[in-house]
Amino acid sequence: MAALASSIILSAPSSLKKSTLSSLSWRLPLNVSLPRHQRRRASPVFVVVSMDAKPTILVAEKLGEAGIDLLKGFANVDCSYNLSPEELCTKISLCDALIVRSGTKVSREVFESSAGRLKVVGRAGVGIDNVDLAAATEHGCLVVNAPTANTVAAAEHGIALLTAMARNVAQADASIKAGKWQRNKYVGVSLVGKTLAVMGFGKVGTEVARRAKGLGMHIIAHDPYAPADRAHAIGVDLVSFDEAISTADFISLHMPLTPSTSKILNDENFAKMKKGVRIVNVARGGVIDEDALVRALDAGIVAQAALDVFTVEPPPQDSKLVHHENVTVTPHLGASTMEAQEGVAIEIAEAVVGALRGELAATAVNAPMVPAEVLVELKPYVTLAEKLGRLAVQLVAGGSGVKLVKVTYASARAPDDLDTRLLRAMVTKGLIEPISSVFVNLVNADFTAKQRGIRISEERVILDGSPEKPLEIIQVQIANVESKFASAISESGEIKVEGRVKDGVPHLTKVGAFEVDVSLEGNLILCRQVDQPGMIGSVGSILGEENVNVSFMSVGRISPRKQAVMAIGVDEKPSKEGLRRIGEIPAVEEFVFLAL
Ligand SMILES: NC(=O)c1ccc[n+]([C@@H]2O[C@H](COP(=O)([O-])OP(=O)(O)OC[C@H]3O[C@@H](n4cnc5c(N)ncnc54)[C@H](O)[C@@H]3O)[C@@H](O)[C@H]2O)c1
Ligand SMILES: O=C(O)[C@H](O)COP(=O)(O)O
Repeated sequence: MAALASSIILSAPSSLKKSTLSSLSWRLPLNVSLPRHQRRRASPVFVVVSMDAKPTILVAEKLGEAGIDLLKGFANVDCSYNLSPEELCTKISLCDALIVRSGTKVSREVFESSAGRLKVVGRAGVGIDNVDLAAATEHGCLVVNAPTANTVAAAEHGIALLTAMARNVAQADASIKAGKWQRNKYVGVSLVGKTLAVMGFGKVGTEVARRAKGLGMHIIAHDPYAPADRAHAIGVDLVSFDEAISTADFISLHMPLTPSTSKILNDENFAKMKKGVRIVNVARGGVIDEDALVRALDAGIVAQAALDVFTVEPPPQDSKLVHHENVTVTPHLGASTMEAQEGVAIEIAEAVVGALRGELAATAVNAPMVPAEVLVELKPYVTLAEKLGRLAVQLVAGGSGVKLVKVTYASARAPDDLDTRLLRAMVTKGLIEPISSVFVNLVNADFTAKQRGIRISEERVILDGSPEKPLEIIQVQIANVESKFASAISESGEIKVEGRVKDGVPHLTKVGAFEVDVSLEGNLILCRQVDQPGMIGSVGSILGEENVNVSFMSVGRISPRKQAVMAIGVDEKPSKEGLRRIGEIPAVEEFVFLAL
């Protein structure tokens, strides 16, 4: 039997300066099948290995070779292009990850059909409007994109359309190929000195602005979320939506398609524009009401439009917009350069493989980011958070529904220097997984808790002292429940467990009002007894006879010879008979076995 540790009493946080409440959301661990040789590389915090087979990745749209090679080094890769929605739904139940571009609708049906196997959707590009993010999140599926590799290509295409439109390049080309020579018909307009309104001053919008400045244009931009100083730094003024559209000679669209940007250029807003305005769209077709644009073109409000994207792609053969003589079109080519496609393929392949390995994805779309360096620091606290959640919920007596949970973090760090989203997600995982068949990860933790009616609040306690460690204590409390181990109920009536990290190992340091110290590995026996000599020996010898290895043991007591709580870490679960014998030791008042 392992040596018994002596009782260690830790003092509670001595000086509480203030506490602040913060509300939250989350991140990811994955439950994927990894080949045995890859298991060692996977972070134990994030990957729960469930099968021996290599993961399968379905690539549903053409991806650069370098990306495919990268994927093949890790998984079975099924490149099946032009699948019908039904075929996609059939295939998906055999896939751990799916990679698409903008041409595949990843609908709720896809997630439902995957029956929980699909763990990552990789969008080889920026726009994720073709992926049902709510459904992905509800199914615990991480969505990652490749947000940077095609920025320059899209900006260059925007500039190409802008200049081609202003000089009627496409129309003149078609005319000359039709045997005509119409020099007077295709007189263009100059760009220099004209005002360009960049709508959406993100990555592509910024690059378009830079390039258009080089063409001598005056640039204004509208973006409710862009910082003004970033715009000023490149000589661009951020203005209101109305000012942008009403003063511009050219409007270039670079915002995502969201419910608030859908059909943002409509009859009402075309009416506010300068007569003869010219519009470029390399963002998403849906940000323009296309029927309204046809009307504005016919009315001469809009002189010309150059469009790379359409509400429905490909647009209907008889689309009035596409066939309008003042409209230049390309078939969603913004990202289609050799360089961008190679870059996007590598960017998405790395993101998907990383996510399948359980690494945190830097380009996660439906889960918060935790930078790698923060993660390294938080890792033992992440384990602590999950184990405290597991412990707390197993202390709840059957029949009491868990509804109100409070997680308290005591730290000397300032609130904005400690990202607790990951910790909260792991507490949620610990709380829910032992009592359900639901797989909880950072993507769906918030959703799952909400769905089960569990309200999780967070409190920060700011400690005095040096903020070297990210955290001193994590405390989990469950209110309005009965406990199967009455000593776990604190003076204020909640189940309360508290822990801290010591030498990189998570420890349980408090149960109810009792201070203990046991490392959270293996399983745990909590036992309340009358504090008297020989108790450790009595319990220890029963466990020894059962061949149960004790990893850690500590006793916390209120005062000598009164009640004490003994926390015993055990590698194996004692037999029913062994547990019965512990319960029958005369001084033992209550005890509970908890699987961690
Ligand atoms: N045609 C193509 O092949 C192609 C290629 C790349 C990107 N895109 C599209 O271009 C768009 C921009 O891509 P990005 O990489 O620059 O994205 P981004 O996220 O870097 O930038 C989008 C910007 O739009 C802003 N925005 C959000 N709502 C807005 C609103 N209501 N009004 C104004 N601005 C708003 C955001 O604050 C953000 O700054 C996306 O729709 C993307 O899908 C198309
Ligand atoms: O959002 C994007 O990244 C672009 O629209 C590119 O889409 P694509 O990958 O289908 O070319």
